[in-house]
Amino acid sequence: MMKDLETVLYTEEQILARIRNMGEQLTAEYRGKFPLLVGVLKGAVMFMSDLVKRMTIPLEIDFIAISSYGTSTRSSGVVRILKDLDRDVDGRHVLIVEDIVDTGLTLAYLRDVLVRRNAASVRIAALFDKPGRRQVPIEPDYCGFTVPNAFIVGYGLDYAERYRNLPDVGILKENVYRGSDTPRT
Ligand SMILES: O=P(O)(O)OC[C@H]1O[C@H](OP(=O)(O)OP(=O)(O)O)[C@H](O)[C@@H]1O
Ligand code: HPA
Ligand SMILES: [Mg+2]
Repeated sequence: MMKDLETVLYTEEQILARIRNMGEQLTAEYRGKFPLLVGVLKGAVMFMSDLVKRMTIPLEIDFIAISSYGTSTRSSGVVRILKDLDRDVDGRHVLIVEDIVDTGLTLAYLRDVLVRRNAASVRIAALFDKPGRRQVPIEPDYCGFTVPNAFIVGYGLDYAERYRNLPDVGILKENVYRGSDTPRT
């Protein structure tokens, strides 16, 4: 798998070190609030798993799956819930846990849903932020790393469902997807 990477952007060690910092910060911010952490399937699974282990306060976790449709419909902002939360968010301090903010469409939609369900607060923790591709104005409240305008894989991030299990994160070589659909453009 590593041979399919153009460059490694962040090693597993660098990612885990950053997540440890984020966990400490979030522990301080959410102390006494019994937050509900909402992971967005499937990409956020690794981040969620490592982040909650670095938060030393009582909390709950839940997961939601959101459809991305094709690229053309996606740019129109059409998204929908495939698997909903198990927990009621009414009155809860919700922290959305995402692997990456790209166009921002997924998060803009999810944040609206949670606000409409009467969450006491809704904030976003994203491991990666790719501000160069934003289509709607939305920023993560807590961000691990800002990444360039390139397609990245590893540590939960996939191309055609592959590479999620790569421990490092890097830019995918163009020849891997040449001939098929350019990912997410
Ligand atoms: O900001 P956006 O342009 O909306 O893109 C970000 C979203 O896209 C990816 O999910 P994807 O739909 O590929 O599902 P996955 O997590 O199962 O890979 C990623 O995990 C984010 O959830
Ligand atoms: O760069 C990316 N890589 C993988 N999945 C993604 N979803 C949005 N952007 C990306
Ligand atoms: Mg994906």
